[in-house]
Amino acid sequence: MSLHSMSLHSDADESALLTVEGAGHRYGQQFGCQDVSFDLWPGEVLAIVGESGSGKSTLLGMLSQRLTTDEGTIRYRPADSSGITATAGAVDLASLSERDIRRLWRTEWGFVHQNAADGLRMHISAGGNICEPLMANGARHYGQLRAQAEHWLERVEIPSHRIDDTPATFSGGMRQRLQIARNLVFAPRLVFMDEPTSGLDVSVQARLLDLIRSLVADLGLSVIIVTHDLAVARLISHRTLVMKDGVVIESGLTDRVLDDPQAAYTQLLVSSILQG
Ligand SMILES: Nc1ncnc2c1ncn2[C@@H]1O[C@H](COP(=O)(O)OP(=O)(O)OP(=O)(O)O)[C@@H](O)[C@H]1O
Repeated sequence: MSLHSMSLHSDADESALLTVEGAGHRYGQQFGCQDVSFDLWPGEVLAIVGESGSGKSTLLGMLSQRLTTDEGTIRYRPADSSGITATAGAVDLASLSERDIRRLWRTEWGFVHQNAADGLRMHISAGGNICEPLMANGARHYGQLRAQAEHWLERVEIPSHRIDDTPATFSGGMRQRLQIARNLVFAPRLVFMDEPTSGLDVSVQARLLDLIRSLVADLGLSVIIVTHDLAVARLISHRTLVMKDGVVIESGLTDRVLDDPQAAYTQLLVSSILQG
């Protein structure tokens, strides 16, 4: 079964992890993004694509609560164990305290930055980078932490003998793989990714994309990934939102959006890529 034909929400009892309705963020009088609506399902990978300045980063910032939601609502369904009181299973993120949001970051959400240095502690060891999120959740047993770190280094294809080296000594691709390990080690439910492969050599990008794709599928993660690269969206996402001037102008299953774009702008975007 292909990634795109997988049934993502066949279980009738399963509800959306994230429900976005008419959401927007303003910079002063100007909207950075507006009137955005979509559902994100458990295990679903959603790509946000568009040209520079189309509002992708603003939307990701708003969804991940780094920017305010100035219109509309973003509702999230926390894990039963979260301790967050949710009405009908979901909670309006704007109503949560900073403490609750911090708890979500510690236990349920990950963020993979474009620049690995923004998501890593560059001067602590690779093992320390992986163990820190576990320790923030109370893990203390040295032997178990070290075993987890070794396991995750292997999973992201970093030789485990590099465990005591700092990421400052790693290549760009290795740093990005370490950032991914640091974000996945505590088994989050939702991971935001901001252009995680750009800035790397093409061959390194391809390997990293393959790795992200297999980890996401193995762990059943929900992912929202911003990319200006339609090939990235094609490779790893089930569904794609196309943005222009701060609004979503087209959305649908990725294969449909890229093979049979309906909006003139998407047609232009796809054909400009094809012409290379
Ligand atoms: N801090 C800010 N203050 C004012 N306006 C901003 C700010 N950040 C972004 N904008 C504006 O919001 C709009 C959307 O920008 P955004 O950075 O979200 O686009 P993007 O699609 O992520 O672009 P890129 O791919 O270049 O990162 C643009 O018109 C931009 O000028």
